[in-house]
Amino acid sequence: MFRFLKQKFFGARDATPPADTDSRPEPAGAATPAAGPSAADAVDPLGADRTPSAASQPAADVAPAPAPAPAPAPAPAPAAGAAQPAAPATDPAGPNHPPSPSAGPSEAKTHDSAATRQGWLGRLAAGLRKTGQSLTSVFVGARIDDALYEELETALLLADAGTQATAHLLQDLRRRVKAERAGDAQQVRALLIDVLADWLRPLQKPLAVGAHGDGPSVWMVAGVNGAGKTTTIGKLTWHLAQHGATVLLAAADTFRAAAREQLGVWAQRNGVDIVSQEGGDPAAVAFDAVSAGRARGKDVVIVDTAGRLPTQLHLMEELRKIKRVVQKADPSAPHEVLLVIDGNTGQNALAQVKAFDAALQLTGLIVTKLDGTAKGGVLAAIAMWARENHRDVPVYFIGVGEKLEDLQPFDAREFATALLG
Ligand SMILES: Nc1nc2c(ncn2[C@@H]2O[C@H](COP(=O)(O)OP(=O)(O)OP(=O)(O)O)[C@@H](O)[C@H]2O)c(=O)[nH]1
Repeated sequence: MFRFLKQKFFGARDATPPADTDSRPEPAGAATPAAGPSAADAVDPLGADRTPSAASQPAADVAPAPAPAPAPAPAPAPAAGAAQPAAPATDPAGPNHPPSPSAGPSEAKTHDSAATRQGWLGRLAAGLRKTGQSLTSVFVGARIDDALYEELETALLLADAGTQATAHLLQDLRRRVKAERAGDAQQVRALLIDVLADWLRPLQKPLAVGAHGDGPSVWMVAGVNGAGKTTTIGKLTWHLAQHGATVLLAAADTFRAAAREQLGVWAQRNGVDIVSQEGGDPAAVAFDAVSAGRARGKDVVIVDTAGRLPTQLHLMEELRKIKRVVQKADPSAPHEVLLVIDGNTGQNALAQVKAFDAALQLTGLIVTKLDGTAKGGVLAAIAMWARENHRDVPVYFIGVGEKLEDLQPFDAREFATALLG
């Protein structure tokens, strides 16, 4: 799931824990969030170690807050104006969000078990069914002839794989069919799984934690409105906590109270710190969060930003500013600039990748809502774009539902098999 490179993760456990293990130590905060945050991960009372006035300064380029005290206040009594919400009754992912991040220790322990993994593959296949159906139906009772390839071409284009990627995929498929002397349509289908898996493999990469010295890994998360940014951050936080990593969240959407509250709920449920500020400069919040993350020795700082369209130029400039200011707090940060895209939007998602990459130089993608869409082929189009433009922008995670376990690392072969298997 993640690639852990910090010294603290070595020894007792493998630096890169295998996905299918339940032998890892119990995470400090995540297993018992209902019992309240641990001292080390106490929910930030927002203001206990930062100065709101400093944070809210409309700084031209940087809003340096006083260095946060290394230890968080033991009793997080919410300060006036603090954005830390009291545990609200609503689920951060909406009323239909079945699992609770307050899942108990037993659920945490078994999360990555083989059975759970198997469950994920089932959900992946179910989630991708709409995209897969039109592709697999081509093979039913078909003969291996030009008509088959033409139908496949149509199905791939309808799945938003894009013209260039479709051409590459079919060319490779024809070559393999010939080389393997495939005799029936089901063999061709199996070969298409290989072709697609190979095509998508450059997008597959684990998300690293602790690759940059002693400070936290700083991840900045961007995307259009409603793509699933905050929910994804909540799920990532939960997964990180399951692996024993400490997290600090930054609610850099300073304008929408609901967005801050939503992130606050995830922070509270996962027992992690959050830096939040009503109004003011999002870049200042990000600066404070990175500073606090360093001072408190966190493993990961995740900066949630407000949704925006690439055509809203002033908001895109705001994102660039957040990135610049984060760099002032830690010259090596942000270590990841992640774009969350809604898989439902097909080719539009590709357009978002291009626009956000031009503005921010993305380092990775998270593709949500691949469930219930017929446009999951867009990953092939993204692979084409990355290849053509020599951009190393992996798809770190994909989401096929609203449950916590519906967000999982992208695996090219798993994806191709789920789609066409
Ligand atoms: N079906 C499905 N829904 C998802 C998935 N990921 C997120 N969602 C839902 O998408 C909706 C929007 O998610 P948010 O996390 O609020 O999106 P956001 O990008 O933070 O939104 P803004 O803050 O408005 O920009 C929520 O209802 C999520 O539960 C997914 O993989 N599948």
